[in-house]
Amino acid sequence: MTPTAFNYELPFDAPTPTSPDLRDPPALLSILDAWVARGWLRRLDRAFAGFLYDCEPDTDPQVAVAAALASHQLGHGHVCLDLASTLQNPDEALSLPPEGESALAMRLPSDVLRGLDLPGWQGTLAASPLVEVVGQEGKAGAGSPLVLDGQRLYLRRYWDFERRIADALRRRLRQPPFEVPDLAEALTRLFGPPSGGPDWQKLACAIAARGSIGIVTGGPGTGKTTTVVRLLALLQMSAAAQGRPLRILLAAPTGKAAARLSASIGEQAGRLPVPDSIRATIPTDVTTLHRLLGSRPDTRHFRYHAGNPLPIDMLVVDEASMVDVEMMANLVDALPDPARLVLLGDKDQLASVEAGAVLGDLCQDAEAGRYSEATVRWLEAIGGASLDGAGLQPGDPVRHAMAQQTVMLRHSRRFGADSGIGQLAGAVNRGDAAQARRMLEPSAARQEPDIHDVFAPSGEALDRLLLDGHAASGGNGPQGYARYLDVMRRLRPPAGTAADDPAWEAWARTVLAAFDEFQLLCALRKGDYGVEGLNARVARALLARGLIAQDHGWYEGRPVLVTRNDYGLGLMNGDVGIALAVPQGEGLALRVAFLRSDGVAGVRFALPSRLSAVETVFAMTVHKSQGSEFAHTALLLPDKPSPILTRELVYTGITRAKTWFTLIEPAPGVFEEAVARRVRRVSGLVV
Ligand SMILES: Nc1ncnc2c1ncn2[C@@H]1O[C@H](COP(=O)(O)OP(=O)(O)OP(=O)(O)O)[C@@H](O)[C@H]1O
Repeated sequence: MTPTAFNYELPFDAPTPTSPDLRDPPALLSILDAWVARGWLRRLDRAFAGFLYDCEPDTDPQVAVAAALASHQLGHGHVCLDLASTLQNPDEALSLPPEGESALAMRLPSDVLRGLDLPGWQGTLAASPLVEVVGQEGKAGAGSPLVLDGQRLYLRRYWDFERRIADALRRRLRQPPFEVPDLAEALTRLFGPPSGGPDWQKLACAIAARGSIGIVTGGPGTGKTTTVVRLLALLQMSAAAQGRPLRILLAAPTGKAAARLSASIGEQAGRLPVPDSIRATIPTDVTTLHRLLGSRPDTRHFRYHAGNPLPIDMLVVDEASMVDVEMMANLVDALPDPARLVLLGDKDQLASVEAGAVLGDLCQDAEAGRYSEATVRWLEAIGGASLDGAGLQPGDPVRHAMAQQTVMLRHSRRFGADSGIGQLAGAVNRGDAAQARRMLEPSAARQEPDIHDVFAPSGEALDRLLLDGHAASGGNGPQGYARYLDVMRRLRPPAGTAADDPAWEAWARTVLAAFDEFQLLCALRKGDYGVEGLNARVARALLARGLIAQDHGWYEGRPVLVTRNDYGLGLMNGDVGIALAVPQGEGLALRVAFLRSDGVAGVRFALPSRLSAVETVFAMTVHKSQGSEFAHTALLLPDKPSPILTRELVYTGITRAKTWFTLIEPAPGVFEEAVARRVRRVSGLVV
């Protein structure tokens, strides 16, 4: 971030909140204003501190600073402010640029908080009528805007979200297990007889069948969907025997993820060794979480909630790592207590765009297992295989309550042992940058490499890569963006094809599918290596090659990403569409084709002028790509390290690739730094 022009600077010896002259609210607020002007703090955070002064003019500046920083943490995905780590590294609580500005004559949090210790800060917060202290009976402050829980300071709403999730999940964990008659036999029918070591898919299915909460986590292609399809079959067989099939709903956070799960479940259900009557009761329609809960325009409230729960017996949520703390709280509220909840997702992926890392928090023991003796005995009996030698750590049914209902799938079926993508993703996930680097080097052993590393490409070479991929001309290797435009041109229905001819929809589908053959991912939004610069670059290169008619505004072939839910048009944040010329009246007109994401197969055509929140999507941030997969995925790193660039981001980028992955490295060392940096989102969610 470059410093913005700024004409208000405090003298370096400006007062600190502990000094008496900062007891005057304007003095502290002007420091916050200075941080806002630098882009270190959001306006919203400053406004929150101002609001507290409006409520309580005598507010201690230590409380006001803490409130502004707690609000600011939400923008970084943290659910709360950890006071102790803020005191250790006060300046990290702001969005400071990576280097440089701290030497300027500016008051930083480190100056403002100087001399303060944790008990002192907690004490001041606890004394404020604006702060409720968890566990302190009789203190005024119920309903107050801030909540102090030990050393974590929350904005009330977020404390409330965490508490609602924890309470609901604890309630679920306390419920007596469901009785599934002949469970072991049914599992054997669906997964085959025991064959030596533990079959984690079978065990995941068993655990999810017995409890009213089950979590199945695993990397890409480890069989999460396969497991859940068999779970649905198992439960429906048992329900059919009792004469009433279960009402099951499937949901995912984005339309794209919903469409992918729907296709995968449909395909897998077709292969299940069950009678057709059971197959017919397995749902394949997958809705988005917003639709499931019944979002209403312009409000955060949903149609379904604790007072009007969803009329279902079971809910399966895929890509649960993308679900933020607010959505998860709404989800668990809307689920009736007797219904089962199954969460599927990859705990190692980037967390949700909004605050929270709910799946990561719930899966903190998944790697180690942490099964109690009773759980181990049950799993061994039901799975017919010993868990000795599985490398698990012992657990306690109370301290590791959620672990008893969690299974981590450990073997990727999509990426075999010799898959470069699988091994690269594994090395990155372990933080082993040296091994990851070895994987990126060309190897004679890999005849048809599935990973490529492009180092410091010239402008021309980069353009060629983005347009043509690594495919030999006309070949079927890893593609670039020229491919879908070629499909668009070649397969266009002939002139004169009637507007209502299904050929137009079929063509739009094919072009949309061809677009998924390649996606350029990046970490940043701004600059040459961010979404904005790269979008402009690709459009320029396509225009120069004559593949599009213009590189700005609306043109045929422009791919767009929806950035806000539009219920009127039935489009969800994350949906991708392509502008295509289709018949309108006597001629052709541009309409943007989207695959429907509401469980109905088909294409929806939207008028470009109706799309108020879309952006070109030749380049996409890794964050936005969660829940999607592309045959060839290229991840372009920036030329300098950035705090945004983390191990989770690189892992998520790599695992978007279905068949080929290309890493584009403009500068040395950035990849290694990214792999070394972990995201740790601050939260207090413990179940
Ligand atoms: N037990 C199994 N035996 C044989 N093939 C399997 C088994 N489990 C999964 N597969 C195959 O492995 C592939 C990946 O499985 P699946 O789609 O269930 O994984 P996933 O974890 O849901 O993947 P994603 O990361 O895409 O969500 C599929 O082709 C599936 O058919």
